[in-house]
Amino acid sequence: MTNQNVVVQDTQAAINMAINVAVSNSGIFTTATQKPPSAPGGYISISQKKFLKNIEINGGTRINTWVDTMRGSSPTHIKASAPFSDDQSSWMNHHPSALDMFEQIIEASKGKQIVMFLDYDGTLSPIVADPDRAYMSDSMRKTVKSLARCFPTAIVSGRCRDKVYSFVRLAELYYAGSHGMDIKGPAKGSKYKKDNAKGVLFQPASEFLPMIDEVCKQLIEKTKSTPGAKVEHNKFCVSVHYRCVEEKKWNEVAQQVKSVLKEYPKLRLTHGRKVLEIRPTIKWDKGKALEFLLESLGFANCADVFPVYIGDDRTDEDAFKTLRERGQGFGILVSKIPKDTNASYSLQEPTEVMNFLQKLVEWKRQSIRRQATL
Ligand SMILES: O=P(O)(O)OC[C@H]1O[C@H](O[C@H]2O[C@H](CO)[C@@H](O)[C@H](O)[C@H]2O)[C@H](O)[C@@H](O)[C@@H]1O
Repeated sequence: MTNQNVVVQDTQAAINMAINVAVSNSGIFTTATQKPPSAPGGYISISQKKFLKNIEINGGTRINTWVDTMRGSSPTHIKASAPFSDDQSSWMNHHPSALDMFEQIIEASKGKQIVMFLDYDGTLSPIVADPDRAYMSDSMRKTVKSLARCFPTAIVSGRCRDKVYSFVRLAELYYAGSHGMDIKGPAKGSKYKKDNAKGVLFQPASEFLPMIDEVCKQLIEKTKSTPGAKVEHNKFCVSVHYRCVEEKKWNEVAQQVKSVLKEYPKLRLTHGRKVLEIRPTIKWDKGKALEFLLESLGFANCADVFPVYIGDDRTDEDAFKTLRERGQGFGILVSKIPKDTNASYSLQEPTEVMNFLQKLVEWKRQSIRRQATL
């Protein structure tokens, strides 16, 4: 990122932060999203409050309620016409580009087994208006395939596992769908798994299936009068998309979701990129899924493992936080703008993610060649 005028194409990072602040002010919804704790090791995080003080959306509208926040986001582009503020430059200093820091990252992983965790939407595929058409490019698929030959690799997504598999179509990967509540290993077993046991399957929220089905039907019914609203059944959770809803109707969507959720105290709401996500209140998230996957790969109590998690969403913060708490590996946030995060590094968009993954593959291939000539 250079110190010049930028056009922020998707402002959801800012919006998510604003929503989290505004939700607690408005009392409309309760949210399970918490501010990450102060991170160890010289990590500096810009507080949401401080960041919001400095951000101006649509020419300076101060955000007071979460619906204002939704409205305050331009459905198209938001221009940040001023040069980077001190906070923005400081953010880049503390979350530098993973591409620029590639050598340092490799140095830190020396002698350890790298394990890759990849979010899907906004990380492997660009954000698009229709969630059913969020395809990943062939070149990204090829890159992820090569990556999985070099390192154990898992896709961790808010989507239903079958759906994310239908986009990625690589049988050799681990998949954790429904925000980690539906985990499955490669059908043929994994070459990385120490005992190579087949058929890892873990579904900690299975008792919620009937409730989720019921809520999903109600949400479809409630929101059908709102043009553009879309309900997506993600098996153990439900997404209510408002990306294609006129801003003046976002409050309507909020009220519809609220009216359904109030009857279900065992479900909670979290916020994604122009999406309201309803999920069970169980203590399970992408961070827990990461730990579960490390354990099933045989790295539970290993000091010589180096997990790398790449994601763009608030829900990915649980995994970034887990890595900080374990003091192993690191998180990479995919974002064009500063965001309160527990990730250590940043990448701006899926094409940069692909470049980073390609560099990792190339480095691994070279180190194998070097070892072979010794
Ligand atoms: O954990 P992820 O893999 O990032 O999934 C999170 C949600 O991603 C999808 O929605 C987002 O991407 C859509 C396609 O680009 C976009 O239209 C939507 O506005 C975004 O919120 C997915 O549809 C959701 O179900 C996932 O929960």
